[in-house]
Amino acid sequence: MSQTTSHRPAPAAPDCAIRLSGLHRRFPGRGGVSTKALDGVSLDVAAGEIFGIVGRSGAGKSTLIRCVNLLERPDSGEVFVLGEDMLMLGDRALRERRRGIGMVFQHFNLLSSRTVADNVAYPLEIAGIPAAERAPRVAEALSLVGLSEKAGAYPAQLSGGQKQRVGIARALAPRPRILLCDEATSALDPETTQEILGLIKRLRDKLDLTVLLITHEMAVVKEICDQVAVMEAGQVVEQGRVFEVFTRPQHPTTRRFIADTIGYAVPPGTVSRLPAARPGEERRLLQVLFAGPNSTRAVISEASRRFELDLDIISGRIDAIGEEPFGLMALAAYGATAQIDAAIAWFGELGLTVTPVNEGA
Ligand SMILES: Nc1ncnc2c1ncn2[C@@H]1O[C@H](COP(=O)(O)OP(=O)(O)OP(=O)(O)O)[C@@H](O)[C@H]1O
Repeated sequence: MSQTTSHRPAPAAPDCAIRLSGLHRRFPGRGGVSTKALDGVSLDVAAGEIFGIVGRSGAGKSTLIRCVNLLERPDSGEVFVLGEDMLMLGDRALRERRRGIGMVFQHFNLLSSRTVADNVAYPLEIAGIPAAERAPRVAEALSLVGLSEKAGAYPAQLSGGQKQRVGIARALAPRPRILLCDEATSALDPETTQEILGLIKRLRDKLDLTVLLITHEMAVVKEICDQVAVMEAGQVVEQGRVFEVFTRPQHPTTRRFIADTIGYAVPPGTVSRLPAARPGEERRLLQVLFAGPNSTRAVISEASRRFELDLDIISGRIDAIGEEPFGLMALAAYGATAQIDAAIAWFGELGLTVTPVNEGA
């Protein structure tokens, strides 16, 4: 590289559909104090992957997803989509590239005065595609979401799930390679949420889409994502393969999200029925997350022997993320405080995740 060439990072690898690096975005706030919506966010989304970004309200998720198609421009950082530096594009080229990036919204954003078919045709009209070409594209998109028979209906005549199907069909009509989903299921009931998530997954498989979705629900991530990034205060605090993040969460925020999702609560009334600790000993309630090769029973009996503890199993269940099973168990540990601490450390060495349970829970 010559001395005079300004430094630009290497473009994304061919299998990387979206590369965001070092994104910063501030918004002016009240009293001259600005908000750091994005504070140095970097992530790579591989082609064909469903990548979830999870975080509480205000974490910066919407700002981040809107940076992918530059509806929001970062103050600094790099945005590569399908190997192309989005920030280097002129207005016309950017409008063109945006057609390859479909977007699905929480509140569907349908035009109430247009029929379902005309809503789906809308982005094609904007793109200047002639009417004769639009009709088959609309039919194709509606068929993909299973709503062909509703082509002539108006949004007010549809259920929430059907409205979101129209929203998805509209996003698919320009035949994008990337789909951005902004809380796409947050306005839907649990059953319809499952239906829409299943649809998104099938569409990814069928159309070889790359999907970037944002959500405040870890259950959505557990259901369909391959990878996840956890955001807090404008930063990614943890990211990785969904199974890894669920079974070996590192950051306290991730642990809280997971606890809310897979239910760390001990069954009601259980604690009051447990025997008290003997004098000089402690009773501690623990949640243990098992994944991988270590068998639950062998680990618990071994820990009991090694650390001279009584370990009572008070609840347990098996769950799965994708095809991979994991076990979640609540234990009451009785013994000397130092021995309980040592057992927890040993569980950790075996790759199990141990979380203390609040006795009042
Ligand atoms: N246009 C804006 N003007 C001023 N502040 C903004 C703007 N957009 C976002 N913010 C602020 O930036 C921070 C991140 O907002 P953002 O909407 O990206 O978070 P989020 O994780 O998507 O939250 P939510 O789920 O509530 O939408 C928040 O503090 C928000 O108030």
